[in-house]
Amino acid sequence: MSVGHISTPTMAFCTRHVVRGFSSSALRPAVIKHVMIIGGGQMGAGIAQVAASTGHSVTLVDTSEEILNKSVKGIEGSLKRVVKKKFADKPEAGAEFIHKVLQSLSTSTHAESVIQSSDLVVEAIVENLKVKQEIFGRLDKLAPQHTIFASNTSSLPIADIASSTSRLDRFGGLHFFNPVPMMKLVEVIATPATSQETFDSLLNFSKVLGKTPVSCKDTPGFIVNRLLVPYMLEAVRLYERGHGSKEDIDIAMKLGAGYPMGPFELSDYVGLDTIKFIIDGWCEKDPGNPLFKSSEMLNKLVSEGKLGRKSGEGFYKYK
Ligand SMILES: CCCCCCCCCCCCC[C@H](O)CC(=O)SCCNC(=O)CCNC(=O)[C@H](O)C(C)(C)COP(=O)(O)OP(=O)(O)OC[C@H]1O[C@@H](n2cnc3c(N)ncnc32)[C@H](O)[C@@H]1OP(=O)(O)O
Ligand SMILES: NC(=O)c1ccc[n+]([C@@H]2O[C@H](COP(=O)([O-])OP(=O)(O)OC[C@H]3O[C@@H](n4cnc5c(N)ncnc54)[C@H](O)[C@@H]3O)[C@@H](O)[C@H]2O)c1
Repeated sequence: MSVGHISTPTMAFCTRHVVRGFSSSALRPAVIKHVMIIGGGQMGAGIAQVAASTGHSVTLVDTSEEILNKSVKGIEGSLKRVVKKKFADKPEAGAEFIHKVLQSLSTSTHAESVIQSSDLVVEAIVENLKVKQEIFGRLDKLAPQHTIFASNTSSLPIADIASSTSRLDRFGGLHFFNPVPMMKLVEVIATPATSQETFDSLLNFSKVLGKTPVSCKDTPGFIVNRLLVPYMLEAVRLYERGHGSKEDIDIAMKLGAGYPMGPFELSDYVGLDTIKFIIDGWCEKDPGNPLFKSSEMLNKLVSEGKLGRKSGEGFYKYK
């Protein structure tokens, strides 16, 4: 399906004299123009929006047209909010901006037919190692030499995901924050095998998106989640012990610590299914660590299909 016009794919750089995807004459980072985003959920749609808004040609991939239609509707809604501020006094320029962004965005349910023209693949699908490995392993066989692969995983080791491919030097992490159009940070993650050129390309790409990148090692939780997850888990344990209501804990952290959302509001915003994937994964890797012990309350909500804002109910109700 095409949302807008798909421009003719141009290679980011000449394939002649290419060593590991980089020009041998000068080992410089690749220019990223054509981006494939896999996963049209909260994160993938946000990344696609920001990439299309900053001069990239973007294809958003998901498993069904229905999901992709919903993603595009969400992007249109978010663009309207952005334009309301950015073009407050120039509504026509705002409408033109939205039109141009949507022209740069296409959707597809078939990643294989898009990969040939992709300089960068950003994966933002379900937080499951096997599923991520399967998709990257399949695309690796079809992708051009120069194509860089990146995962937006919250909690999985980038090296484990990359191990399903033969391009360990052209594989890194790009960890965006939710909501992507508003959050300025991107964690750029290098594994021991990520080449300097790949890392520089990912740093540069993040800057072109208007974000502030920070460099991270491929360690559990990178920087933000290594600090955020224990805080959030401690909040749910405090609540489970009956030492504070979720409402009071949220108010306390907003008014006492200056956070824009309390831990329960933020959990509902992130998605309780994603959070459960994160905790279960860490618990499996480090079963003796009390820090990552699973939460009965969280497990119950997920088993009832209460996944937070996206399902209409989580810790709170949204209907
Ligand atoms: C307790 C349970 C325990 C369980 C254990 C948990 C462990 C695991 C947790 C780890 C999860 C990791 C997830 C991931 O890897 C990392 C993350 O992404 S963490 C999440 C980071 N994000 C945040 O912390 C968000 C914090 N919230 C905010 O910054 C703000 O609340 C908000 C989202 C920007 C919204 O602001 P509000 O003021 O609340 O609401 P408004 O609706 O008024 O919006 C303000 C302003 O922003 C514009 N806006 C908001 N969203 C969008 C959007 N999507 N697109 C475009 N514009 C948007 C809006 O228009 C407003 O503009 P204005 O009117 O002010 O001009
Ligand atoms: N939610 C957050 O706050 C947040 C923040 C940063 C990073 N992340 C990470 O980003 C990733 C996505 O999270 P999300 O919140 O956007 O999830 P989500 O559930 O909103 O979206 C995931 C999307 O991936 C699609 N998908 C699943 N398998 C697929 C496949 N094989 N091919 C194509 N599409 C597929 C699903 O249909 C869905 O639309 C996860 O790895 C998560 O850990 C999430």
